[in-house]
Amino acid sequence: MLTVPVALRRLDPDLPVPRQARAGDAGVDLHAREAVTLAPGERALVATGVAIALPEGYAAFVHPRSGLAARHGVSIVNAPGTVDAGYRGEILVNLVNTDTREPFEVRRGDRIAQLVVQQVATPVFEVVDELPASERGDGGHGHTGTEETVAHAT
Ligand SMILES: O=c1ccn([C@H]2C[C@H](O)[C@@H](COP(=O)(O)OP(=O)(O)OP(=O)(O)O)O2)c(=O)[nH]1
Repeated sequence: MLTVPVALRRLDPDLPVPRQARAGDAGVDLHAREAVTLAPGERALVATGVAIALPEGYAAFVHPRSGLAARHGVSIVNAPGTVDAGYRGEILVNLVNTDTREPFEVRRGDRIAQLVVQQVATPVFEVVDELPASERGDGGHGHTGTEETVAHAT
């Protein structure tokens, strides 16, 4: 198991320290510090009660929970949110209710997002006139199409 020590301040000692729901999960669950009701289509910045200090060379990413997305259409506006190593403020989650009919109730303590800690590289750009050739080249945005998958499946 790959681990990294991360200093964490509990801004609300009644909320649990974020942890994995199951051993081996990539993310640790972030809890809502306050209750909020999201009307259909509404968004809100929800506080999590934790602030962290990541080691240099790391970042943390605030990802949606797929269960909330599948069951309620609740996601994160800026998914994944980026928590920089130098950030010392409270981690906030920009939750959005994409459902067009049902409001979504967040209760204090609910698990609203997951935080994934990753090593990140700092790019050192070397400006060139031509990029090296590759098999894909400049094809993107659905360039390969979808029909091939169906043809192979039959
Ligand atoms: O989902 C998120 C995303 C960001 N942050 C915090 C940590 C991050 O380090 C800081 C700034 O985020 P970002 O760089 O994405 O925001 P920006 O709009 O570029 O603002 P800034 O000019 O402050 O960098 O806000 C969160 O708490 N939650």
